[in-house]
Parts: sequence; C-alpha cells; structure tokens
Amino acid sequence: MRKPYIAGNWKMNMTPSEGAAFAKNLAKAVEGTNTKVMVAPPFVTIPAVVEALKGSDIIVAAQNMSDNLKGAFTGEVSALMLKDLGVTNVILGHSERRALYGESDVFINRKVLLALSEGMDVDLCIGETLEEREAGKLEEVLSRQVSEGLKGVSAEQMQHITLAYEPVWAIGTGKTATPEDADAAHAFIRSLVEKLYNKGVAEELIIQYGGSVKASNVKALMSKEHIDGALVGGASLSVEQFLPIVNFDK
Ligand SMILES: O=C(CO)COP(=O)(O)O
Repeated sequence: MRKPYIAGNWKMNMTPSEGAAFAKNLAKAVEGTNTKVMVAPPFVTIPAVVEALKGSDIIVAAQNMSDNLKGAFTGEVSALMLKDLGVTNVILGHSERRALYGESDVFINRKVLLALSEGMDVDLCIGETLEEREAGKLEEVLSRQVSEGLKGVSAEQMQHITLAYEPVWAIGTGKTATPEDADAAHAFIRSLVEKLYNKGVAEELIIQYGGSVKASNVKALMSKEHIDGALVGGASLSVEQFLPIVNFDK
C-alpha cells in the first residue's frame, strides 16, 4: 500500500520570517492527516522552518544540493550542512535545475548517489518538454532520465527514492496533464523501474505528479492508480491553497 505523499516546492519564494510563519500555520492545519507532507524551502529559509516545525510530522527538504561534501565549491551547499540543520530529504533533478542551470542526468545521478550515501531521502524529478512530447519522445526521455538518474542505486536504496513526474510544459503554466495522460506516464515509469529492479520495488515506489496541481484538480489526479502524490509549486505557497491539496481525500 503506497502512502499518499504531498510535497510543496517553494522554489525561490519565502524569506526566513515568512517561511517560519507559514510553516507554523501549516503544521496546525495538517495535524492528524494520514498523508505524508513535505515542504522544500530555499536554503536560507530552512533553519527557520525546521525550528517552526519542531513537533510536527512535516518533512523539510532542500531543493537541491552540491555533488560534493565539502571544499572549494563557491556558492554550493552540501549534504553535511543540510543534515546538520535537520534536513532529511532533498529534491534533485528539478526541470528548472536541468533547463536553467544545465544539470545533466550524469550530474544529477552523482548527487542522488551522494544523498543516499549520506542517509538522505531523494525526490528525483523527471519529465519531458513540450517539444519532446510533440516529437513522440516521451518514453525515450523518461527511460533516459530514470535509468541514468538511478544508475548505481540498489534495490534496497530504492526505499529512499520518490520519483516526481513533472512534464515541463505543465509547470507554472496552469496547464495540467489530464489525469489519464499523467497516469499513463506514471504507469510507464513504474514499468521501467520494474525492469531495472523488480516488481516489489516498482509496486512500492511513490510516484508524484507535478505541474499546476491545485485544489480543483488534485482529487482527479490522486484517484488514478499510479499517481501516489503531488509535488506542488505555486499552490504550495499559501495554506488556503495547499491545505485542500493535502486533504485531497477528505
Ligand atoms: O515545479 C513544480 C513543483 O516542483 C510545479 O510547479 P507548479 O505547481 O507551480 O506548476
């Protein structure tokens, strides 16, 4: 049985004081939920959010991390620093990192392996651009991103991996994949994982959908067999919008 997993990726929004106030309200609002909830603040906002969420089950993730643990890497933040703050999870391979900062599958894979070896859980993002979808390359792109992103990850380590399918054309555009299209992509991703690992690993894997998820479409998405959660951007920035997504089953 896969436990629903709703995550909020704040991207470059929320100062430390805004994040702390928001987190306190969110913690109160989601108390008692059966859904796993995660928030991913910007690096500098993490300490205030960790503090505000003491005593809550909400997980705090980073939106990215370095592919090195320490040293001369100006501007980077390492897993050691994140763990010291109480961060247990990290989002890797977000399409904005891929498209705007040139992160490749090989580079992302290095970070995935490092995070796992540091005992962190990873939310690995994959998804095709509109051009790739229109050129009939959906399966080719997903196959590459999954097999390269997970290269060297053992079946046992797969318990610490969540995949987030985020079609690039649906992110921040208001265009959501239809529940049927998203479910078909998720089913394909699960079949890839079964081929790379085994049926047990594939059946237990949580696959989130991301791309313009909101209160009005979350129920239909979550009703699909292979959609186990959501990675939410814009609608995770206010409790009024995020709470009904977390409470999709109420
Ligand atoms: O990129 C996303 C989450 O990581 C999705 O963003 P939006 O929900 O704003 O489309």
